[in-house]
Amino acid sequence: MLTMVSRVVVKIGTSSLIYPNGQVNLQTIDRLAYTLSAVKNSGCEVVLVTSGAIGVGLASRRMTARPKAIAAQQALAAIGQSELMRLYSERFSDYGTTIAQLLLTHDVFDYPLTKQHVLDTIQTLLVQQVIPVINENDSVATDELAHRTTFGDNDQLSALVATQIEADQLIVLSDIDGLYDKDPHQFAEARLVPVVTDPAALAEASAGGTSSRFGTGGMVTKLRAAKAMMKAGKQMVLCSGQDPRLVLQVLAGEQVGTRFGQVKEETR
Ligand SMILES: Nc1ncnc2c1ncn2[C@@H]1O[C@H](COP(=O)(O)OP(=O)(O)O)[C@@H](O)[C@H]1O
Ligand SMILES: N[C@@H](CCC(=O)OP(=O)(O)O)C(=O)O
Repeated sequence: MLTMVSRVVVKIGTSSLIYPNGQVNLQTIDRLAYTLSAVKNSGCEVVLVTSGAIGVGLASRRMTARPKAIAAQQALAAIGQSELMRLYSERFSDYGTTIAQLLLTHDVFDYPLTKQHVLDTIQTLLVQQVIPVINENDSVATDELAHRTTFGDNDQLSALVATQIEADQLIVLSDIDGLYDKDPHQFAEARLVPVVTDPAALAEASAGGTSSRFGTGGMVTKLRAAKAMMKAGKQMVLCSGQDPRLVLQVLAGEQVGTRFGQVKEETR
């Protein structure tokens, strides 16, 4: 694989990991493990931000609907997170890759000491060629806490991580293959936007919430993530998570999904 990207953050959403029938998509997890291991072996540092704790929790409790109560969702996340990591550990080890779990809240980066600890941990793992696997710490991250944490938004968490560790690129794998000029699940005439270079062009008005059964943020949180990356002078690519091997094409510089940000000369 030929890539000029030396450090990449890949974020995968619940709807790519869980089938609409509520079962875990093992093929996606396997292909993600293969792809990220291949990227790591090629010399590019990789961090995975994964959703799916609640989705896997629902599957393992054989529940079909997400409960409304925050505490019930947090309990499911606690059940699902360890199962999710078990699935990842198994698959990644098939490709000779060690992974490590970090559960974070947004406010960790607000405090210099906690921020430094997290950055040091990630840096040490990357030097050891271990792939950090990050999710929001769902059992503590709720709107009800006094500080700036939110429940259930890994799109912005992935951008925060990517900017803090100075990754060159953030790749967001979603149930949609890119940004459209309007929600394609509501408007048949919606058209894919291949490139966005101007953050001011990212009007949230055209971006709707999620239409998938298990996704949470929809396009609004993805656009906020894209803005954060562009503001930091970095790129974000939004593309389909149906087959995570697409990441190899993104890193090879092929036009896939929607690219947010300027193309750097050396990544062409
Ligand atoms: N302008 C838009 N372009 C693309 N998708 C949009 C847009 N507005 C709303 N959406 C919705 O956002 C969804 C993706 O968000 P979400 O369901 O949270 O996915 P994920 O679980 O992958 O994070 C799409 O399936 C689509 O229905
Ligand atoms: N942290 C939560 C999901 C948060 C989230 O942002 O979900 P998604 O919109 O599917 O990326 C979980 O693991 O279930």
